[in-house]
Amino acid sequence: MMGMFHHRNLKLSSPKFGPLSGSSFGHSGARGWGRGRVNHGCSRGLLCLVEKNRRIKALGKGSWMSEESEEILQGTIEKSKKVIALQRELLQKISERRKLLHAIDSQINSISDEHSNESLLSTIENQNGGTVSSSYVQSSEKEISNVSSLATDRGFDKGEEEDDKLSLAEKASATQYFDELLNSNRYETIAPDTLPMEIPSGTKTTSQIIEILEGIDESSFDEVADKADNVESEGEKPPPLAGENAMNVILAAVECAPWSKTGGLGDVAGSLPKALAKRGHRVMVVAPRYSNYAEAVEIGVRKQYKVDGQDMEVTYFHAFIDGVDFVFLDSPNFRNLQNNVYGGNRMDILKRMVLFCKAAAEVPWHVPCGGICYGDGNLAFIANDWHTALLPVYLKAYFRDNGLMKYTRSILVIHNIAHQGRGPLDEFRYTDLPQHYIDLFQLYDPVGGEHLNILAAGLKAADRIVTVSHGYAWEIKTSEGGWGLHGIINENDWKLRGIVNGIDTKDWNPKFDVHLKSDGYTNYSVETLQSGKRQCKAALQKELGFPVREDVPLIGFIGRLDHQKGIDIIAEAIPWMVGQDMQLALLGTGRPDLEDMLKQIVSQHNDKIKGLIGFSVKMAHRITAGADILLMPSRFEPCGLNQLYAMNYGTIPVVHAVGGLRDTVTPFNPFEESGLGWTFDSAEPNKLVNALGNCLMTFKQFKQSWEGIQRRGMMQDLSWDNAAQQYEEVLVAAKYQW
Ligand SMILES: Nc1ncnc2c1ncn2[C@@H]1O[C@H](COP(=O)(O)OP(=O)(O)O[C@H]2O[C@H](CO)[C@@H](O)[C@H](O)[C@H]2O)[C@@H](O)[C@H]1O
Repeated sequence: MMGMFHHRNLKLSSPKFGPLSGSSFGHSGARGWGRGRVNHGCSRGLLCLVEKNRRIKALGKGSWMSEESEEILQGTIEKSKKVIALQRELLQKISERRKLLHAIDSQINSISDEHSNESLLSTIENQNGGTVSSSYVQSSEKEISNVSSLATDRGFDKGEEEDDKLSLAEKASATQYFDELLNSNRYETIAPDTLPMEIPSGTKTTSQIIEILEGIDESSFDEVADKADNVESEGEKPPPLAGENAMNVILAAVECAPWSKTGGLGDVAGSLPKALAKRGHRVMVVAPRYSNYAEAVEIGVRKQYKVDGQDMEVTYFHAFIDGVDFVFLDSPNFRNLQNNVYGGNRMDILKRMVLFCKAAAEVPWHVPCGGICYGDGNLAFIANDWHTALLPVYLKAYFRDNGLMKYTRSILVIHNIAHQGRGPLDEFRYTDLPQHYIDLFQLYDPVGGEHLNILAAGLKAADRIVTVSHGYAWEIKTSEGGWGLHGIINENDWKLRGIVNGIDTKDWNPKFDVHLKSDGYTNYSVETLQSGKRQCKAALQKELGFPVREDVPLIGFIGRLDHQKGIDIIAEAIPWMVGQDMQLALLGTGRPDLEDMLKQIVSQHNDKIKGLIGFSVKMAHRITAGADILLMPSRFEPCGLNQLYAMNYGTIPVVHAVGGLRDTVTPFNPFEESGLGWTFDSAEPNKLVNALGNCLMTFKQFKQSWEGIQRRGMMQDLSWDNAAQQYEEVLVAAKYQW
């Protein structure tokens, strides 16, 4: 194990340089809309255009229409599209604010439940000058201070008079946001004074404009706003609020679902921030922009960073979704890597990471979100894996060492310590750091010899380290699990914490899963588990070309095809498996030799085994829903998300008890009717066979026990709320650490 220092799609321990990337860095270009100037020659700006358009429409698009009118119409439509985008963003913000108010309300309600409705209401009403019930203040001072500090932070306050201020503040901030966008050079032809300044009436006015131009009526916008509310109303209880612990948080990652994803890192970057935002933190995700993302709008800021002596320009795109600012960094270095995030040779990758980390470190100063930059006070970065491990180092070397960003903290999350960004020492020069910083990077071990280790430097420079389960936090301190970094991990044990990942309960929820809405699949919940799962299983069997049989156990595997995930262990167990009455569906992509192995297995046992080589989010969801059992014989697994998804879908995991798999899958105990799946204690085919054998027997002979395991799995709270609270504790610990 120690000999294999793999990196995602590259081995930095190898002295050989890989082939040149071959990526053309083709310029995908900025969005076309909003760039062309329309010379409408009218001081009334957009309304004038609307008026013209209305006239044109009224007369019909006859042959009388001049080229100029055509051009104006086109320009108008382009403008209106921008307004729609802005409108959507505003509605989203309004809806988020509403949710936050709702959360504050529920917190107030829960306090009042404990301390009698009357006393709390009078307490809150009296905060504008009346007498405060002293008994209440004494008994629940903390809760009140939490609620009020958050309310103030967000521009909300209590009392009727203050409510007025709130809406003014809200309106002002929305107006400012609108102004900010409209005044940027992308909107130079729209006069700001023609745009809505008040949220409710503004919504109407703009809706009317849009209605004329696009045939979209106002209800569509209400729909957008309601949609976000619905998610909450469909049974999701808002988590407790961070209150006085609310911080500005910037999570930097090189993949972020749904825009870019090769594995679990993408899932975490796409969902943890939303859970932190739900608690009241101001949260941004920074990720590279690998292709055009429909939701993200260019904000018009340009910055240059030196990479290997060359100036590289970075532009910024922004989207506000589910309470989170998603900021995508655009540069020729990142373009066209949508399906090859870790593609290119070692130098290409290193340069990309240097550029990304340099730019990400300055995002809080350069990128106004909702009109206001995050700033560097009360701020913490969350970096992820070796790709962003330079971020804590840059924060220290460029800023903190020079008396800047003194109140900014960094947390480095280890999703997989096997990937470290190793290379020859002379590559240090690409990092653009003062020479004495080489000490952080320099590492010797018997396998890699003297080398440059980016993850090692990040671990030393970060204020806190998190890894994605308790089990893995222990394992990385051992020589077997630390992949050469166990010494550094042990030295920094005081700042290490294990936090088990959560899951996105919107995307990975059998009740709402969009991939189960067609082709014979169906959404289901714990109440409709048996019928729903039966239908999904039949649909999956049909889609994969298996005989449609309810009584045969359908086993799934989803994962990267590499040493970690143990697909070769499954391969060794195949002779036994095909002797059973079972069906096996394998989905994965990765190492070419393992892909070939998978193809061979499938061709030999096509009646019982189907294999899908490639990356398909849809099929990952469908296998998770349609299979009875999910197999995860991972040699090591920092957390593992697939077993969590499986349990949420009533699919029973059979896993090697390691890392996060051991933390999350408690073994089935038939005497107590407890547990969530089957585990085996070492990554060997005979152990897998033993555990899977017991599982298959239970499936066939003990239906009640089976259903019990399914239900227990589905009824767990696997959401990010728990994890977000623990991340918050780490953020706060970092904040007060000097
Ligand atoms: N071929 C395919 N097609 C479609 N989807 C596919 C796929 N192969 C994998 N996936 C998806 O990618 C994700 C994989 O997540 P994991 O947590 O299992 O693994 P990964 O090893 O990438 O992540 C690392 O980081 C995460 C996050 O911290 C840790 O849980 C984990 O232990 C650690 O190794 C899942 O959403 C899965 O459905």
